[in-house]
Parts: sequence; C-alpha cells; structure tokens
Amino acid sequence: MIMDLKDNKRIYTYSETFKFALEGIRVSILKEKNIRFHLLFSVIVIVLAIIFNLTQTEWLFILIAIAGMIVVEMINTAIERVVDLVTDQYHPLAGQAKDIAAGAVLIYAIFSVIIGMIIFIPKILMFL
Ligand SMILES: Nc1ncnc2c1ncn2[C@@H]1O[C@H](COP(=O)(O)OP(=O)(O)OP(=O)(O)O)[C@@H](O)[C@H]1O
Repeated sequence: MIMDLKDNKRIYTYSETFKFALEGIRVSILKEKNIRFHLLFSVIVIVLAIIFNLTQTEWLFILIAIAGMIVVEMINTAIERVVDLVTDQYHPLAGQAKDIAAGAVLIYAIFSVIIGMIIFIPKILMFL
C-alpha cells in the first residue's frame, strides 16, 4: 500500500485489492446462510448437469444462472450492511432499499429456476 499525498487517499496494489475481494467472499460465506444455501444448491445443480451430460450451450445458461444468483445475493447482503451502517432507526427509505435489493434476488431466483426447468425437465422425462 502507498499513500497518494495529493488527496491523502490510500492507493492499493492489485494484489491487495484482490485480497479484499477474497475477504468479501469469505465473510459472505461465513456470515450469510443464504449464500451457503446458494453454494450448496449450485453444487447439486452442477452434479446434475454432469450426470445429464449437458450441451455446451446448456452449461453456459446454467453457469450464468449460478454465478448471477450468488453475485446478486452478495450485492443484496452488501446493501443490507450499508443500510444497517447508515441507520439503526426505522426509515421508509432504508426499508425500500432492503426490499428492492431483496426483490432483485427474487427476480433472479425465479428466472434461474425457469432456466433450470427448461434444461432439466425434458432430460428427466426422457430418463423416466
Ligand atoms: N432500518 C429499517 N427501516 C425500515 N425498514 C427496515 C429497516 N431494516 C429492515 N427493514 C425492513 O425489514 C426487512 C428485513 O430486513 P433485514 O435487515 O432483517 O433483512 P433480511 O431480509 O432479514 O435479510 P437477511 O435474512 O439476509 O439478513 C427489510 O426488507 C425491510 O422491509
């Protein structure tokens, strides 16, 4: 880390920035049960994808659904943390910020489930 004397702001190296990002991933896994649930569910979906021998395109959709779900959940968690940091009082805007972030998670989850159904239901039916 070096100091930018002009505006007295810290400047971090790329490796330090990378470590912060890894710490964010570590903290969110340790502290957020929703993220642990998404990770567990992701492993189950990946195992199913291997078993059903998905095509390249199907894999791409599944990976986008999995990564997007975890990323949206992490952003939701970050928004919750910032709201709680800014106020511990009831405030309609604080509530709206959390509700909107939760709504984003819900929308992504619904579309991820639809993607999963489109890909896996025909394969499960053929298997039966
Ligand atoms: N400061 C606040 N002012 C107004 N409403 C709030 C405030 N904090 C939380 N809420 C309301 O309570 C709901 C739940 O908030 P909370 O912080 O418990 O998040 P959560 O959805 O339970 O998240 P998680 O379970 O992931 O921690 C919010 O979606 C919002 O409607």
